[in-house]
Amino acid sequence: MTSEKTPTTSHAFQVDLHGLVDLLSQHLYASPRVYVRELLQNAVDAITARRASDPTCPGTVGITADGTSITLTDSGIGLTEPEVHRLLATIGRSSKRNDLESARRDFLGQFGIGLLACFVVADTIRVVSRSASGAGAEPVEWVARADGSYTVRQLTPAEYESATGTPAPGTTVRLDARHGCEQWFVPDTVSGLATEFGALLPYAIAVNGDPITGRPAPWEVEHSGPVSRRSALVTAGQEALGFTPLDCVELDLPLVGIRGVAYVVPGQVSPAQRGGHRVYLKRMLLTDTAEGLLPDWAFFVRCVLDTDSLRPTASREALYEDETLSAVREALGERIRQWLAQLAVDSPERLRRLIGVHHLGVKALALHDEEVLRTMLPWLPFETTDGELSLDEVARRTSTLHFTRTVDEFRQVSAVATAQGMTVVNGGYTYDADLVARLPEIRPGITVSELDSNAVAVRLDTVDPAQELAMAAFLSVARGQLDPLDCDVAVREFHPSSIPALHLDDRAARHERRRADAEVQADELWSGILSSLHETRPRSQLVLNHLNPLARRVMELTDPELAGVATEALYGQALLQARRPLRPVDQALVNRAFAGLLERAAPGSPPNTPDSTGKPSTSEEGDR
Ligand SMILES: Nc1ncnc2c1ncn2[C@@H]1O[C@H](COP(=O)(O)OP(=O)(O)OP(=O)(O)O)[C@@H](O)[C@H]1O
Repeated sequence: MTSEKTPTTSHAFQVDLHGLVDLLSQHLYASPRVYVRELLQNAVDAITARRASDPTCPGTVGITADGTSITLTDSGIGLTEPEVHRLLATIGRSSKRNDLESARRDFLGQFGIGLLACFVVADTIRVVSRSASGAGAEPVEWVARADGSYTVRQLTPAEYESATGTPAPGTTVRLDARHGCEQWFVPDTVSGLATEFGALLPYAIAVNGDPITGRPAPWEVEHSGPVSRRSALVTAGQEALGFTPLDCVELDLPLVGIRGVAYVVPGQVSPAQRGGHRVYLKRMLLTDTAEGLLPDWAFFVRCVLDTDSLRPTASREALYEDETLSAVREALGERIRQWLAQLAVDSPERLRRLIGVHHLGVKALALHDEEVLRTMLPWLPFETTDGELSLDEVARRTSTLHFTRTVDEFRQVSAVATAQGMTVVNGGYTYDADLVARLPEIRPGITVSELDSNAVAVRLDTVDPAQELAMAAFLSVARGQLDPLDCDVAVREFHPSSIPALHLDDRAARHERRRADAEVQADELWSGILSSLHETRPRSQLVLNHLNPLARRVMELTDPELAGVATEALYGQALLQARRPLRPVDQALVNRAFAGLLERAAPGSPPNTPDSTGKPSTSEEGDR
C-alpha cells in the first residue's frame, strides 16, 4: 500500500495595516500627539548612529509645519534602497536592535513600530533619504500608504536636493494631514509638542526656523550658592509639574545614568493617589506619569529626571518593570532617606514644615527603617492627652508610655487619664500604634503599655463598701435597665469629678455588638452562622462617678421609675461624651431618657375642666 502525502505549501503572514494602526492608536498610544515624538526620536537616533562613525557630522533637525503638512529633515545616517525595504518597510524590524544592549545604551527606539504612529494622523508617509555610507549611496524615495502598499524609487541628486533643501546625507519625512487630523499640524501645536518632547535633546532642533533646543536641563545649570540653586530648581519644578513644591532633593546616580530632582508636593496626598513622575529618556521626554520610580512610602514626592538606563514600554509612556528599575527605586529611596536625615541636622525648620504636611509618609518610612525612626522620632507628631507631642517628648515625661490602639479607646480614657496625670498616646491613626510599639527598640529603658478600657477600669478607685451597700437598690434598677444593652453598671470614684459617668467598652465588646447587630439584620442563613460564632457575651460598662454630685444624687433616687430614666440619661450622656456612634437602640434609649426627664421637669397639668358655659376656662378669662 502506498501512502500519499498532501503537498505542504509555505506562506508568509499578511499584515492588515489598517488593523495594526487601529490597534496602535486605540490601545498603545494615549494620543495622536505621539507622532511628533516618534519622528523626532527617529531623527535623533539617525544622528546618533551617524556620529558613531563620524563624530563631527552635523546634528540638526529642521521641522516645518503649515497646518496641513509637516516635514522633518535630519542630518542623520540616512538609508540606502535595500535598507528602506529592510527597515522602513518591515514592521517590527529595527536597526537599533542588532546588539540589544548597546542599542539600548545609545538609541531611543528599539521596537521597530514607531513610524506607524504617523498613520494615526496621515494616510501617506513620504521618506526621502540619502545614506551617509559613502559614494554610491543613491538618494531614494519611499512612499508608504495606510492601505499597506508602498513604492520605492531612486532619485536624481537634483530631485533629492529639491525635496530636502540640501545635497548632504540625511532623511526627510513628509506627512500630509488626514482629513480631520489637521489640528495636529498647526505650527504652534507642532512647536509645542516638539518643545515638550525634545527641548533637552543634545542636537539643534528648530520648528519653522525657531530653535527649541539649547537650554540645559535645570539640574545642569551652575549657581552661585545652594540657596539660589534650590530656588532655581523649585522654579523649574513649578514649570514642569504645575505646583509650587514644598522642597526639593537633587538626585544624582551616575552608576545608572540618572540626574534630576525630587520635589516634595505642597499638600497632603493619600498613599493611594500617588502622582506620576516626569521622566526623560536620554534627554527626550518619555512621560510625565511614570510610576514605580520611588518606593511606596515616598508618595509625597514627584520626580523630574533624565535616565539612560531605564527601559520604556512599547508605548513609550511608562517604564518597564525590570531589575534595573527596582534597583533604581531602592537607590532613589535611599537618597531621599539621607536627605531627610541631613535636613534634621542642617535645617530643622524645613523638616518641621515638611513633616507638618507629610507626617504620614515619613511615618510609613520610619516604620520600615530603624535609622529613619531614630532620626525622625523627635519630629513626628502624635496625638496625646497633653496635645500634639513627639514620642521623645512623651518619653521624657514618663518611663512607661501608655497608648491606646484605637481612636475610640483614646476618647474613652483621655479625660480620666488626664485627670490622673497620665499622658496617653492615641495610637488609633495610621502607623501610630505600630510606631509606639517599636519605641523600646530604639529608646532602651522605655516601656510601652497598651491602655484599653479594662485597664482604665482597674485603675479607678472603688467606693467604700458601706456606701456601695446603700446604693444597692438603685444599682439593681440601673443594672436591670441597661442589661438588654449588654452593659454592666459599676460605681467608682475618679477624677475629673465633673464627669458623672464613663462608658467603658473594650474591643471584644465592640466586636460582639457589631456581630449581634449584623445578626439582627442578616437573613436566616447568615443569622444562624453569626449566632454560632457568638460564645461569650463581652459587655460594656457604665461607671458612675461617686465624686460627681449629680451622679451621687441620681444614685440616691428611691423612685424606681425615675432611677431607670436617670440611668438611661447617664448612659446616653456618657456615650455622647465618648463621641461614640450611636446604634439605633442607643438612639432610641437617649430619646426615651430625655423625653422622660422632660416629662418630669414639666409634668402635664390635669385636663382643663369645662366651665358652666361648656368652654374650657383660660387664664385670660380668669384674669378678667
Ligand atoms: N529618520 C531616519 N533616518 C534613518 N533611519 C530611519 C529613520 N526613521 C526610521 N529609520 C529606520 O527605520 C527603522 C524603523 O523605525 P521605527 O520608528 O518604526 O522603529 P524604531 O525607531 O527602530 O523603534 P521604535 O518602535 O521603538 O520607535 C529604524 O530602526 C531605522 O533603522
